[in-house]
Amino acid sequence: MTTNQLVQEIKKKKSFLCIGLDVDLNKIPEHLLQEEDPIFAFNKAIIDATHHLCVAYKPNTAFYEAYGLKGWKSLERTIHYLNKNHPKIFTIADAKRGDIGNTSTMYAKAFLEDLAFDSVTVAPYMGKDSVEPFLTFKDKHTILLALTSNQGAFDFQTKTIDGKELYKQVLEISKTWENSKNLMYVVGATKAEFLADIRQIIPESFLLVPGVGAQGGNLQEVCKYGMNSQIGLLINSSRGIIYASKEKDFAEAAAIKAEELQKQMAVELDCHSKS
Ligand SMILES: O=c1ccn([C@@H]2O[C@H](COP(=O)(O)O)[C@@H](O)[C@H]2O)c(=O)[nH]1
Repeated sequence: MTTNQLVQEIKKKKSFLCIGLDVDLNKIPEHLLQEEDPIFAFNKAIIDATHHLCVAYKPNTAFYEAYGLKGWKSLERTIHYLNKNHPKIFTIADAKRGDIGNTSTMYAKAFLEDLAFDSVTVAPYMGKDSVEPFLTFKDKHTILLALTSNQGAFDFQTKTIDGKELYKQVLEISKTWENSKNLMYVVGATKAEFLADIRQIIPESFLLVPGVGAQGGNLQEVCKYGMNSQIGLLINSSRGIIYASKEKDFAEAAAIKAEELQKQMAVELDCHSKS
């Protein structure tokens, strides 16, 4: 999917919501555990109930890898279901990969070719040659961790090295890499006060912003400092949506939570178009 197509979908749906599909078998309704593939059954019900309210889905691969081969099969079924039934929805494999170039090429093939996600999250720590293999795929996107939502982001990412914070160096240096037009960046919603500085460095890029909902990030603050002329934001909520209920009504309850966020986003988009 191209960035332009993503922007069109955001405008059409009045939403820049990304729903995180982080399926934990201990948290899903008990009746689903009788299904042959409980994870896929859960995801399918959530997708069927929420696809009109969001523009992206983000399975975090840890929640699938934790269940071995069965989990990987559930991930494969989920992405196939999305690509077949909702090809205009942007898909993110939140896998946080990155290794020496030769190995990164294989990670990129796994997520962007074999599973056919639109994008994959990548850690920048190993540098240019570990990220560039992901950037070679046409109309696919590499979402680089810039400033993450967790407390540990202050351990390294905000430390000043050679007169500049590390996360700013990640943003600046990554812009010089080959095919950098295929880059997006992760910035935590809990770090909204950093967004004005971030937008000085990468005014045009899309940001994946996790941390609204369970982690307490504020949607309005993120929009105030992070929105650009092409919207430029995908705001993710996982637990706050998919675990709204553990009963038979779980999918409807998820849709209600998703709609609450979508309505706030519609207001932000409306204000933005008038400004
Ligand atoms: O900085 C980051 C990067 C990734 N994540 C991931 O996003 C979701 C957030 O889930 P919630 O349940 O809405 O808190 C999850 O998959 C994280 O691993 C992040 O939170 N922060």
